[in-house]
Amino acid sequence: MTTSPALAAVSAAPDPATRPEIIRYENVGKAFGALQAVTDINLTVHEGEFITLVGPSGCGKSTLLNMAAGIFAPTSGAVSYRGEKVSAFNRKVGYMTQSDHLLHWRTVAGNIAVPLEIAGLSKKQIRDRIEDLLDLVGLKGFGDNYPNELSGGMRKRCALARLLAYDPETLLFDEPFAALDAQLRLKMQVEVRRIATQLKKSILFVTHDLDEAVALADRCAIFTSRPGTIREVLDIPLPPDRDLFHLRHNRDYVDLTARLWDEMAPAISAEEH
Ligand SMILES: Nc1ncnc2c1ncn2[C@@H]1O[C@H](COP(=O)(O)OP(=O)(O)OP(=O)(O)O)[C@@H](O)[C@H]1O
Repeated sequence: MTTSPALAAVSAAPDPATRPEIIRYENVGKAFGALQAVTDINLTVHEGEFITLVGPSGCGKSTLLNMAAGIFAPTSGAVSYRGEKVSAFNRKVGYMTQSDHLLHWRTVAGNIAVPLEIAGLSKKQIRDRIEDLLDLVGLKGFGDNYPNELSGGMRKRCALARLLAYDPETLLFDEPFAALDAQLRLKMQVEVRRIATQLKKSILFVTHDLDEAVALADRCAIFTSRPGTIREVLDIPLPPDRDLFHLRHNRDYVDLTARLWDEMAPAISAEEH
């Protein structure tokens, strides 16, 4: 019997749950004054795992990322990183949001250099690292351009290169591609999965796009509305080397997105806007 390449890839992929833990949320709650943002969150991210977070607006998805980054602490429960309580500004994680925050007075290379300069690398080390990063994100030859000379997708690639510059082992993405058109978004999704797999990053990725949530993930955590808690974690048994351009023909993908839409429909229709 011959095994299809896709099935071979699935069976060859080690079960993420057997890999070491990176981030653990244990009975986590976070209140901002009288407002209970999240409650009773339990979730473990393993090495090399790609987890997407979906849920109604304001249910606390970004709050979860912020606690992993050490931007603020939980008000109950515990957030740990490789077994240690997350302290202020967790330097093991890199954070990318919808806004790319590129410095308009610096070139692409100059923007990517920022974390490397802060880390105190020599000029030669910085130059070499920038060349590697430009290559990695598909921006070779654009190092001397300024952000206002770049397309939306190129700006995202530049922000991604800067994010990867100091080699954080975990990447936190908060709706990074929400403002891109559908085709560009697909291209960036392909890049993120390729880079995550190539560099073996662990990823927490917040999105409102349910198709994206399935296409990218190994697991998808579904939140309730505020105070947000994780209602269900959906396993996404698509191959690690999945072809995002052709997922629409994949039966598992179609079934999983339909299921996610069904799960989310009541919460989405109840939203005020
Ligand atoms: N620093 C803060 N100070 C006060 N309230 C906050 C703070 N951060 C978040 N909140 C509140 O906590 C709740 C959860 O916010 P959060 O941004 O985590 O939700 P979200 O699920 O990411 O929302 P969205 O999908 O709309 O981006 C919201 O009501 C928000 O107003």
